[in-house]
Order: sequence, then C-alpha cells, then structure tokens
Amino acid sequence: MTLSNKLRAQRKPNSLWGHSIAHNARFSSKLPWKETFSFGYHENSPDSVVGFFKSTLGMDFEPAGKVYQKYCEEMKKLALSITELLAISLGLDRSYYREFFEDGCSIMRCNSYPPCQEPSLVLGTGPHCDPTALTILHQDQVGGLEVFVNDKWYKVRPRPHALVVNIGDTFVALTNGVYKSCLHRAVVNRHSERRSLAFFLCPREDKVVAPAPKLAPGGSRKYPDFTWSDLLRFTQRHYRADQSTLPKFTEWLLSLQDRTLYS
Ligand SMILES: C=C1C[C@]23C[C@H]1CC[C@H]2[C@]1(C)CCC[C@@](C)(C(=O)O)[C@H]1[C@@H]3C(=O)O
Ligand SMILES: O=C(O)CCC(=O)C(=O)O
Ligand SMILES: [Fe+2]
Repeated sequence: MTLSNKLRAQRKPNSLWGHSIAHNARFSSKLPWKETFSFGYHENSPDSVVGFFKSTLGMDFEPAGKVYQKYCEEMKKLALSITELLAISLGLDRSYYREFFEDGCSIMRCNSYPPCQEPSLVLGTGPHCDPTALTILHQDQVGGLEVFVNDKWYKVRPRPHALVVNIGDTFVALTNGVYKSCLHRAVVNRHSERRSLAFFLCPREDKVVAPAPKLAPGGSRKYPDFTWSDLLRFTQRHYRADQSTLPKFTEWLLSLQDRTLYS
C-alpha cells in the first residue's frame, strides 16, 4: 500500500476500520511498532469487503478486496466449526455457539510489523487478551507471536499451512470463565518485516453475552450480562485492551450500573 493510499484509508476517530500507523491517533505512549489495516466482515452483505476496498483504496484494489472477501468467508466458516467443538467440549448442543455468532459482524485485521534497529526496546503488539470471542491468526514465516504460559513467554513458531486459534475475552464470559483467554504479544526483529492476518469472531453488537445456564449453576456468575457493543466501545473509547481488559470492563460496567441505579 503506497503512502497516499495509507492516507486515503486512514482510520477515522472512533472507527475500527481503515489504516493505522502505531495507533498514534489513539495512544500517546507505548506505541505499537506496527501498521494495521482493519475492516468488518458480515456474511449478510456479500460484497461488504470488496466495497470497502474500492471505496477506501480505489478500483485498483477490487481484486484484493475479492481475495479478502473469500478469505473472510472461509475464516467465518472455520470459526463457526471451531465453536461447535467448543460447545461439545462443554456438554452443550453443538450448534449452541454457532447460532450465537452466525449473524455477527467479525473484524479482519492485517498486521505489518516493520523491522526495528532496537527490537528489545519496542513491541509489535503489547501483551493482551483479545476482547473478541475467537481469533484465527495466519502468520508468515518470520515469527514473533508469543504466548504467556506458567509465567514465561513462549514463541509460537510459524508452521506452513497452519493457523493459530486463540480464545478471547468474550468467550470467557460466554463460558462463565470455564475457558480462559490467551495472553499473547507480538515481538519484532532487526532484519525482516513480519505480517499476520487476524480474523476476530464477534457476535452481533446487540447480542447479550451471558453463559448457558448449565455453565452457571445456581446462578453463580463471574461476569455481568453485557453486549459486544458495550465491550467494543470500552476498548475503543475508555481502555486500551491488555491482559486485564475483562476485569476492568466488569468494574467499569458495574460502576455505570450503580450510578444509573442511584442517580
Ligand atoms: C476489538 C478489538 C480491539 C483490538 C482489535 C480487535 C481485537 C484485538 C484488539 C487489540 C489488537 C488488542 C491489543 C491492543 C490493540 C489496541 C492493538 O494493539 O491494536 C487492540 C485493537 C484495537 O483496540 O484496535
Ligand atoms: O501478529 C500477531 O502475531 C498477533 C496479533 C494480535 O495479537 C492481534 O492483532 O490481536
Ligand atoms: Fe491479539
């Protein structure tokens, strides 16, 4: 993407969609050493991705838009199939989460991590759990994704034709904490640019995120009901997603409800 196209596709304030360099329009410190290009995918609008590419980048990008449209269609199918396995693992009907997510608008993000002369001083993407439900990541062969397990960072080595799948915060709340979201980050290197494609499965914005009754015996709830729109807005306007997004969001939401209750 040329500089003029990056400027044309620049992410607008309070919008997730478009091109961003280090998120410098949103953050003033700990800027991520990366560029991103993000857009939404909704299977009910079959040319939404192609339309976005053409409108933000011009007619020359129609072929690329068609490729990403097809990619998103396949990622959505795969993500819904993975939710069936997760439902079965929890003793729920296999279509339980498929029905919850199938009419959602997912987020597609292209990450580019330029090489850095001082890689130990920066991070491509800082430590975080994805606020979304499920992430399917395709990374190139450069390497840089790391997960935090048992108090240590481990490299997730790239494997040709393999995808990385991780659970996000929304799925934690949907399972009342039975599943945990994966803490991860992306480091950079001195010599090569690294690229990754992240497909984030999300429910429709007005869907209420609440666990199946079977997962909250006796009404024992770890998280309040919320909509995906509530959590998305929290990450875009109030809090930079990190390893504590869900507890901080819960605190924020309950304080809002208290204020509303007693105002
Ligand atoms: C809902 C989202 C917010 C982020 C993009 C999607 C899912 C992942 C989130 C993010 C990548 C987590 C790390 C921090 C973040 C600010 C980033 O580095 O891009 C997050 C995204 C965002 O807020 O734009
Ligand atoms: O690029 C990667 O390997 C990870 C990116 C990521 O975690 C994200 O975009 O949420
Ligand atoms: Fe992530």
